[in-house]
Amino acid sequence: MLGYFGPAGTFTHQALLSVSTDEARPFGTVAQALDAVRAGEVSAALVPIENSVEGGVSATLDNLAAGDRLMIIREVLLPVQFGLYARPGTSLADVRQILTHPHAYNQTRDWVAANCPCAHVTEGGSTAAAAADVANPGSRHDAAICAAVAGDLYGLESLASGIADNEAAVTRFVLVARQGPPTERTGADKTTLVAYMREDHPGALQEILDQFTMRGVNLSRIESRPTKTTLGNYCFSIDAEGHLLDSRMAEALMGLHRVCKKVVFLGSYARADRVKPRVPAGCTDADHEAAASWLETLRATGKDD
Ligand SMILES: O=C(O)C(=O)C[C@]1(C(=O)O)C=C[C@@H](O)C=C1
Repeated sequence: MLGYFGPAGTFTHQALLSVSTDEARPFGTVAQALDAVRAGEVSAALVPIENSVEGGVSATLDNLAAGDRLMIIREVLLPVQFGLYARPGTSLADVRQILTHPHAYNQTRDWVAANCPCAHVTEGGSTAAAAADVANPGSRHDAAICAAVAGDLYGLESLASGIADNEAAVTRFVLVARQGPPTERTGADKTTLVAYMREDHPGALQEILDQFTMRGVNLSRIESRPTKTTLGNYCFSIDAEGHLLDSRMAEALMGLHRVCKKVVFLGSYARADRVKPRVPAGCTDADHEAAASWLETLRATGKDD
């Protein structure tokens, strides 16, 4: 059975339903969903990892980097639309206390400031947990910022729809399983990893970036995250275009292994948008094979042609 960051009605749940209609188990936090995978309670879990407006989802990035090793096997993209939902009978003017997920609030701040200037916003849980809380007549919250699906599911009424400050927002979710051989290479893949510097020194990040640049590997996300050891100590969470089975990616990873203290491999998996990377001349698998056979001949015969 699959798990997901729940409860029912989260964006994560909708993303899961877009790829699987099998029965799935909700977990109240990202950490609980990922721990259930580690414990073997579910075969894999879907969690949010990145939003086009808010950037990386720290709860997911940090758990994957530091917790017992797991592997991303698939990604799912979902456009996210928010509405303001309240118990039936509530009007917009009544709304004083709003509950939602921090990422959801960060994507609707301008609308809230313009339309509910007197409301206090509490951040926590998930958008669907906020809707479930508001549905309870004893709740101290008047309204939730959530998806229409969650508003309907928990019997709330829409006070406003389409309230996102950026209408084109998309969230990226990843399906995470226990460690195993990498998923099949499709030619339009992504690899996620975390690189820990050997020690802090000028150009340390440049050395990490060079491993990708030299091999013609494009990055689609890089962010520094605290290692949570001492102040000022960071690691780099990276999404790179390509698969572990691509020669250029394999060489970049070997290069990272040489210059880094630790490289955490979090999976190579098919891109949800199926966009193939543009591989520069000299960086294809065929180029690598030709170079390897040239070297073999050179070593065996001393001939360089
Ligand atoms: O709370 C939810 O519904 C989630 O699935 C989490 C989450 C997130 O972590 O970014 C997903 C999409 C939205 O951007 C807001 C919240």
